[in-house]
Amino acid sequence: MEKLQNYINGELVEPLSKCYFDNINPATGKVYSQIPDSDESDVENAVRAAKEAFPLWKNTTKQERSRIMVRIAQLIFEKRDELAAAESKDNGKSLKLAETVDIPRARENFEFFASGILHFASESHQMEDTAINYTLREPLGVVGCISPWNLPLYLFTWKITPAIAAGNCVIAKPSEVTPMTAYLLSKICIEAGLPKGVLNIVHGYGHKVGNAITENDDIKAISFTGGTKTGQIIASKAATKFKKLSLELGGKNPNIIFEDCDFDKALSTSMLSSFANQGQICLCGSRIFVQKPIYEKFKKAFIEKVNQLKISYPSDPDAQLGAIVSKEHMDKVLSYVELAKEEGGTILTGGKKYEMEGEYKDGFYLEPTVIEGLSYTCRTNQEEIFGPLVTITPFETEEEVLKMANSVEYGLATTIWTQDVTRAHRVAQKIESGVVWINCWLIRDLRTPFGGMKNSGLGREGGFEALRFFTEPKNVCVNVNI
Ligand SMILES: NC(=O)C1=CN([C@@H]2O[C@H](COP(=O)(O)OP(=O)(O)OC[C@H]3O[C@@H](n4cnc5c(N)ncnc54)[C@H](O)[C@@H]3O)[C@@H](O)[C@H]2O)C=CC1
Ligand SMILES: O=C(O)/C=C/C=C(\O)C(=O)O
Repeated sequence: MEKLQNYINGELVEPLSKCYFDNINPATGKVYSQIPDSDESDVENAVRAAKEAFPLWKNTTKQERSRIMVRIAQLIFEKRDELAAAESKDNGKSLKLAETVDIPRARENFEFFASGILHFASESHQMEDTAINYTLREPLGVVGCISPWNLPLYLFTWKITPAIAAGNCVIAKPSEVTPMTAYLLSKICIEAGLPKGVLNIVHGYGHKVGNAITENDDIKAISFTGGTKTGQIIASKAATKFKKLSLELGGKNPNIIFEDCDFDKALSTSMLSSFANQGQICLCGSRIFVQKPIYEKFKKAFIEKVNQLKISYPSDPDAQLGAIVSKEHMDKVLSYVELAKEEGGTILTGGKKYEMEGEYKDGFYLEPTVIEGLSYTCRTNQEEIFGPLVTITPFETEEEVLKMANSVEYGLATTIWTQDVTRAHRVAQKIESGVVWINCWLIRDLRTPFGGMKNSGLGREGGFEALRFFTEPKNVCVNVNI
């Protein structure tokens, strides 16, 4: 059985403990590879390599850093079929989604920041005829990137690309649930000639490897995407060491549908915002609010469409929903179905494990689920579920829907459906959310600030925000009056 390896100091190496744990294919429930069970000593080796590489990488021209990143992007493109197949197998997502979204975006992340660093400029402030201030931006040194399992290579590369473009050396940890494409990326980095120690990938559990990254004194910043609880642990540990933090955490996003919306567009996009990637995207609109005059019509049409969704094994070209990432996560989502029933909800469709046959009979499949009749304050409507489960709730007025939408601890993404341009902007201003989509969902311009308010995170990723995060500003004040 294939054993994945860490990527440290430019080489593929075993974990020092020589211990591994199982990697499970969620489509079949079967073990198919072995993941390094790395620990603090592997992280220390990686940090040593990164520290050694840093002076050279920092002084490598941005043009050369950019060229190497473009080579990596090109190799991702050339190996896109292998990468997409690996992502789909590791995560359970449909092969089509991996081919059309995950892997193209990983390539784009490299291309985007390879170009972004060439355009990155910093500020200057003139004080009439007294002085000129200019700001230098220098890489931080060694930084940590910790990523989740839902969009594995997509989010892993979203973090490491601005870091290395800005001249930092990186210790990166992919999720132990989906490590495969990060492993394949380490081979690509070797082939592309990325200098040793610039990127180090240490596989293993969060409480071991993630914790060692968070606690290591030589790691100056942490960029993390994942659950809010894990974000809290990281934030509390990093705070005592004054590390810079960028946290992309959970969401409980409202999808607000006003009566004057383009009905067909709102309906078809709501299918995606509810169930894309089996609902395992932090941007999914898991709370659908529909204005009363069109509530029954929307509900009926939505359920009809949900009932037509094809759940299948990930490599089925017609699959619209694949497998849930793990048994543990599937059980978590199912526990929320039970909770919703206890809280008085009616299951309009779904609510059960989806039974497959043959080699897929032990895989982790769930029916897409729609629930109505719940109070907006109940746990089902307040907690992040992160699966193919949405609630649907009627509302009468703009004020009422804003109150319900803003009632959660999260503030990541909102979608607003209306043809009234004034209302769209007014609601966008009043909603507590880092990202607002009007009459669309998940249109991504990588230059825009991306992240959440409230317990959805800290800081913003994307574009120059990310390059600012991974650099230290130093202001220089020049007296021009002598
Ligand atoms: N993108 C998102 O917003 C995501 C949200 N989630 C939410 O979080 C819930 C829990 O899922 P998990 O897989 O447990 O996510 P998680 O937040 O624990 O995992 C994300 C990453 O953090 C690492 N990690 C875990 N504990 C750590 C620690 N103590 N120190 C440093 N790193 C650590 C993990 O190994 C993984 O690489 C999900 O049910 C979902 O609600 C999960 C994944 C992605
Ligand atoms: O950057 C994007 O386009 C999407 C990001 C998604 C997440 O951060 C997530 O699902 O965790």
